[in-house]
Parts: sequence; structure tokens; C-alpha cells
Amino acid sequence: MLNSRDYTIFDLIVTPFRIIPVQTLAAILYMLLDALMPAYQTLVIAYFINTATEIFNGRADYSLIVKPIALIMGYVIVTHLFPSLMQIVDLTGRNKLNVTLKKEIVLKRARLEYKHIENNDTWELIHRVCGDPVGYFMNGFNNILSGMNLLIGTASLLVIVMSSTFITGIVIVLVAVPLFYIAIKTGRENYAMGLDAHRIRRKYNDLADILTNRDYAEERTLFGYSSAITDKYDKLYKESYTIEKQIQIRTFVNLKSGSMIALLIGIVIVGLLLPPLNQGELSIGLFISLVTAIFSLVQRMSWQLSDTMQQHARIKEYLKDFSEFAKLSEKEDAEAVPVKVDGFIFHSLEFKNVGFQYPGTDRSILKNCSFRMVHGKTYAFVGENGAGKTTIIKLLTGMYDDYEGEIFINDKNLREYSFAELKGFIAVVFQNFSKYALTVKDNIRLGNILKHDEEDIRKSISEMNLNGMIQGLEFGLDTYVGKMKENSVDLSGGQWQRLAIARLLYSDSAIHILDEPTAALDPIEESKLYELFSRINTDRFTIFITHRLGAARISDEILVVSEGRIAEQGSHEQLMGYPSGMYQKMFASQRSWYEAESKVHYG
Ligand SMILES: Nc1ncnc2c1ncn2[C@@H]1O[C@H](COP(=O)(O)OP(=O)(O)OP(=O)(O)O)[C@@H](O)[C@H]1O
Repeated sequence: MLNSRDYTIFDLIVTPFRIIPVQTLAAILYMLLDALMPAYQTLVIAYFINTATEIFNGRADYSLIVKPIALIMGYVIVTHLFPSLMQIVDLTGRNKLNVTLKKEIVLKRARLEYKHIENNDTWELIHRVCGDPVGYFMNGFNNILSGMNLLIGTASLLVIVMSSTFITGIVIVLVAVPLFYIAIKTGRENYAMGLDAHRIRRKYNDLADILTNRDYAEERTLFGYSSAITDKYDKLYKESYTIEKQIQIRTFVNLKSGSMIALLIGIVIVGLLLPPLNQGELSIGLFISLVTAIFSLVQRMSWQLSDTMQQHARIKEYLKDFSEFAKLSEKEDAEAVPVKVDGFIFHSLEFKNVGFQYPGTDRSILKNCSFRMVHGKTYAFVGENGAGKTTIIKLLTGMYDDYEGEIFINDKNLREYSFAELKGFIAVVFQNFSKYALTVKDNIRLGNILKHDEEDIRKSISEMNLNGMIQGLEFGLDTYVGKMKENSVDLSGGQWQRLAIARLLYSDSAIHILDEPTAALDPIEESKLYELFSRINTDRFTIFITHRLGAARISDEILVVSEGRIAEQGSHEQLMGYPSGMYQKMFASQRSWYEAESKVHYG
């Protein structure tokens, strides 16, 4: 489980230890063994060359070569057989880590306060962190191991080099310091540039979606915007490609020029070993194996160490993001399934002087917003775009709780209900309701995941007048809907909307909220919908948000929202009685349409 704290390099080891202890231990043991191999190789090759020289010079028996050969075989086994075994261990570990870590991250995401989902910056952060967490953790862990491997390997080789020629060892260490510095600096800068590239990549991926997704097919064809969007896509693609190219060039120039210098210094070091060889202080075997070792050491330090340090800097930057993500505030019960409150019967709902600004903004969306609603009546919010109607619903459903003033349900403060309870007795169909690429049955079942009642699913379908549509489907309720799946059937806008409302009916919630529920319905369906909700309003409570005033007037009370407060409240007749009232003006502007329509449908 992710805790709200700073995550450090230390966590790159602790996390795999917690989730895959056996594989982690095996990887560490292998790293230690492998780290000693350069020193081991140097010594056994020196041993082999010296023994072979002795045998060729006739100073030793042939049988003495068996031992160095056996030792060389040991080296071959460790360096050639073990890596393949470790690949298998790594794969099994990676799978388990993947499942566990991803689950923890998904749960954290589900627990986040809603404001983070609607905020662009945190949404970017969430996107960055959740992209490939296992890749970062696993690479981070392997990177630490390869860093340690390099350190131990280098140190053990240095001991051998220094025991023969001390000054050579010191030169090697001095070469390493600037290389080390360049590697860290490049790593940090590359991560920062990588963020820019990531941001641009997301933008052009969105455009690619517009260019290819079936959902946009009709408008794409009719508006003919493909070529304009393609130009924009190309521009962004080039921008991101330029950044990525810059990263690669800088990496190459910084690190590889360092490597060239290191290689030259390696040659100088070999030159330094020649005098001790001449003077017989160094055996020929040790000279040859040391030369091999020094070149491999310099290469490791310049190429491998640079790469390791660069990765390390990149992963450290990722961990900063990860910590920020882990510390994002959560909502209690956010991921909990709705809880049914025994015996809950709706009586009243009240907003008292509620004020609200979206987090991170300084504009008040709701200002001293007050109203009261009671059981037995239907209510409709009306008002201009952006007046604050949906915001009222977001507060009522507990999505945001940092508002001023008070909200009551059944005269009990909203803050005293748990989020799970609120989810249990309030169900909403939002304007931009979800269209799930699932079966018809599952689309409805999501409204109440705890209930398995096919009878009730059919009832909701029938209430939403979807029977005819279902009968026409090859697999009935089990037919997949949506555009993307094979064998799936796409629905019309109105059918999707009715399916979303059927989901709400299936939820068994006491309070129903329908935000623009009839936008995609024809007038006959619209009037049937209002009839249905006034029928079920005896044991449920319904709030509508609508711009269609002909529909709103069927509600017992209409609340006109303007500039974040309730400007007018009353029945259609009462509001029409205010000669210069907002409702009256709004209705007048829609009158011609509704008068013609109402004669037919609203009576
Ligand atoms: N997450 C958010 N962050 C910042 N501002 C927001 C956010 N969501 C909505 N707003 C702003 O709050 C204001 C009220 O929005 P709201 O969706 O409540 O209006 P509405 O009355 O439902 O409008 P409409 O009739 O168009 O659906 C708008 O100006 C909108 O831009």
C-alpha cells in the first residue's frame, strides 16, 4: 500500500524485497558474485599465463595447467550460465511486482480527492507516475545493483592494480570523478527535457486519437479537418522529436567524449605499467591480465558508470514525482463501494449560504447559495451555461468538501455522512455520462455492483423504453454496445442516454439527479421520462438540471441559478408571475418552441 511520504532510492530496494523477497535476494547475491568476477578473472588469467609460460619453458609439469583451466571454467560458468538463469528469475519477479505495484497505484488513484482529477497539473503528474511505475522501480533496482556491481568490481580491481603500481590506481580514481559528475548532470537535465517531450507527446497523441478514433469519424468527414489537424500533429511531433534528438546528442557528446578521454588515459596507464614489468616487479601474466583489466575498467567507468549514473539521476527525478503522487490528498471512502443506509427515506435537502471556489482558482462559483427541497416534490435547476448548476451537484455528492456554509440532508450535516453512504443514497446521470464498451446488462449493473438482479435490470430497461431495442439485438442483454468491439452494436445518442438513466434506476438510490437528462431524447421520450420520474417520486426524490424550460415547468419547483446563487425559486406559474424575472425572460425566449411542442406532449 502506498503511504503518503517521500520515496527515496532506498525504496527501490525495499519495495522489491517486500513484494518479491526471494528474487530480490537472488539478484543481490548474483550481483555480489558477478562484481568479484573482474578481479577473479584478472588473477586466474595471470595464474594461467604464468603457469603456461613455466610449462613452455620446461620449468613445470603439464599437469599443473589443470587447476588454472578449472578456475577459468568457473569464471565461464558464472559469467555465461548465471545471467540466463537470472533472466528467468527477473521475469517472474517483474510479473509479480507489476501486478502488486500497479494495484497499489490504481487504488491510490481511486482514493484521490476529486479535485486532483480535475486539476491539469496534478492530472499530468498522475499520468506521468502511472505510465510505467514497474519499469522505473525495476530499472531503478537493477540500476542500483549494477552501480554496486561496478563499485565492488572496480574497487577489487583497484586493489590488484594498486598492489602492483599504486600511482596507476590513483590516476584511475582521478579520471572517474569528472566522468561521474558529467553523468549525473546529464541525467538530471535529460529527465527535465524528457518531461517537456512527454507533455508534447501527450498532445500529439490526443490529436492522433482525433484523426483515427471512430467516435470522431462523422465530424471528421463532414468538417474535413483532417489535414489541418495533421499539420498540427506534425508540428508537435517535430517539436518532441527535436527535444528527444537534443537529449540524445547531448548524452552522446557529454558521455562519449568523456569515454574517449578515459580511453586515452587508459593507454597512458598501460605505459606506466611498462617500467615495473621491465624491472621484473610485475610478472608477464599479471601484466597482460592487468592491461586487459584496466581497459575493461576504464570502459566500465566511462560507459557503464556514466549510463548507470544517468539512469540513477532520471530515476531520482521520477521518485520525486512518485512522492508527490503518493502525498496527494485522499478522500476517505473514495474507493469504497456505496453503502446502503438502512431505512433511509429522503425528507429534505438544504443548502445554507454555501460558497465555493474550485481549488487553485480565485473565482467564487457559488456565493451564499441557499435553498431547501422537500420530499414529495420534483425540482429543476435552470440557468445559463456556467451558472453553477453542476457545481451544486458536485458538492451535494461529496466530490468536493472544501465549501463554505452548510449542506443538510434530512437535517443532518452532509459532512457527517461518509462518502460511501452518500454514494449509497445519491445517484447521478451527469451531462457527460459514461458509455461503457460492455454488454447492455453490465452497463446497467454498474449502477449497483452489489446487486445481481436480472429481473430488476429488465424492469429498468422496460421503464426506459429500451425493450424494443434489446429485442432487436442478436444476444439480447448480453450484446456488447459501443463502437470498438467486434460483434458490438453502436447505440444512438438517445439510446445511450436512456441506458445511462436505466443504470440510475437500477441503483436503488433514494435521491436521483439528472443533469440534462433529455438532451438526446426526442420530445415523446422526454415527456415519458418526466412522467416516469413523477410516478416513482413517491418513494424516490428527483432533481433535474435542464435548459429545456418546457420540461422544467413540469417540475413542482424551479430554481433559477444565476451567478452562483438561487435568483428565483417557485412553480412555473409563480415564476412567470414576476414580470421582469429571469425565468420569465428565459421562458419567453424559448416560448415559440415550447408552445408548439407542449400542445402535443405536455398538454
Ligand atoms: N474543475 C473545475 N475547475 C475550475 N473551474 C471549474 C471546474 N469545473 C467547473 N468550473 C467552472 O465553474 C463554473 C460553473 O460550472 P458548472 O459546470 O457548475 O456550470 P453549469 O451551470 O452546470 O453549466 P452548464 O449549463 O453549461 O452545464 C464554470 O465557469 C466553469 O468553468
